[in-house]
Amino acid sequence: MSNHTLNAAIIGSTGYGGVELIRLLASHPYVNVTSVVSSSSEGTPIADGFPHLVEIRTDLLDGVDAKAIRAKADVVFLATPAGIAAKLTPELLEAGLKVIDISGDHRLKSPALYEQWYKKTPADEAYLAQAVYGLAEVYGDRVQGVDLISNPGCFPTATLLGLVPALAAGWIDPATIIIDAKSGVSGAGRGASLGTHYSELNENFSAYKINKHQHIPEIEQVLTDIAGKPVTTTFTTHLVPMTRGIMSTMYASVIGDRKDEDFVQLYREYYEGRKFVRVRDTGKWPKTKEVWGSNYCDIGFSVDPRTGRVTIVSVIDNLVKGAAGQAIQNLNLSMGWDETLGLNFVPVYP
Ligand SMILES: NC(=O)C1=CN([C@@H]2O[C@H](COP(=O)(O)OP(=O)(O)OC[C@H]3O[C@@H](n4cnc5c(N)ncnc54)[C@H](OP(=O)(O)O)[C@@H]3O)[C@@H](O)[C@H]2O)C=CC1
Ligand SMILES: CC(=O)N[C@@H](CCC(=O)OP(=O)(O)O)C(=O)O
Repeated sequence: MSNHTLNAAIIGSTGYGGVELIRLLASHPYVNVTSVVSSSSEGTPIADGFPHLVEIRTDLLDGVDAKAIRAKADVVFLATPAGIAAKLTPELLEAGLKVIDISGDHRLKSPALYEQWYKKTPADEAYLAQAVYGLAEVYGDRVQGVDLISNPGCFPTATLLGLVPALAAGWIDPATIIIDAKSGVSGAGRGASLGTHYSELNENFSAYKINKHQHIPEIEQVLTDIAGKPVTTTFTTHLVPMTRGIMSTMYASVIGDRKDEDFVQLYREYYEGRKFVRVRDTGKWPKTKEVWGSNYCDIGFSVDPRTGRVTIVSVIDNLVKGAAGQAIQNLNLSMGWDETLGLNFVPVYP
């Protein structure tokens, strides 16, 4: 157990994930953000672009230079677009930094799968093997002391926390799982695009990347690990005209005679002692606003005796539990600290 203070750098600090890391780490008792890094705005004050940080951060953005970052920091968060972490990680590790990658670059163990789904050059296989996938409530015990942590995707976090306990217990048939997921627009990052500008998004509701979403292999990788046999699934994402939040609604055939209350009990036992997963009482389903701005994942169930299927509803804030919050939770676990440090936020409501 180590309680010393850590200095942290954030590459991609001018994006939504990076700025959320700045917000959350400002309340962490053991972590100081000593370097905010930008590939395009080096030398300018970060508060120029983010006036909500005026007088909170008075520093200038640093450039992307592993040795210079190491001179200021012990740990670096990579909140960069796909393809960047794969390139930067070797030199950051070489410089002696602990690396927490929020992008998808180190999540898939197979480089061929990464290339197929992300259409980018994969990380070197040695780094993919070294990276520990930090789905905190499932694999958190593997993260302690690790130097390269791969933070799960936002949709996989909501989805897998909703499916893993039932799958691990053999209560659902993996071949029947269907996942219907919705995200707020901040999930697409800060860069403007046709699909995310106001008049395209407002009063609209659309499905996207059907059967082509890069989170499909990530979800299947974990379901396969938990089931102990290959699992494929249907996963459809939708864009909702709201800023934050993910809801993942999952359907599967139930094995055995199980009622709502059995699922509630099973999940409460699986997540016992883990503050950030809240299992709702029977007949109560979570809404995205009930986790907004927090690191919680809230889950509810309904078993339909007519169809023999269970419906599981799981919600997170994509920028917190789906990105920056879980990354900090993983840093806490990796340091042997209480996993809740710096993350004790009550959801913002209404
Ligand atoms: N938004 C979300 O809800 C989630 C996002 N993620 C993942 O986290 C990562 C960051 O996402 P998000 O913050 O939304 O994205 P943004 O597009 O908002 O930000 C990405 C940042 O990366 C920086 N960047 C771009 N190119 C480079 C480069 N070559 N070298 C270093 N930095 C670069 C940019 O800043 P600058 O030009 O200043 O360098 C930019 O601000 C992505 O991989 C995303 O898929 C994961 C989970 C959830
Ligand atoms: C709304 C929206 O567009 N969301 C993004 C989430 C991207 C993401 O989180 O990217 P990685 O996990 O792959 O790093 C998407 O669906 O692609």
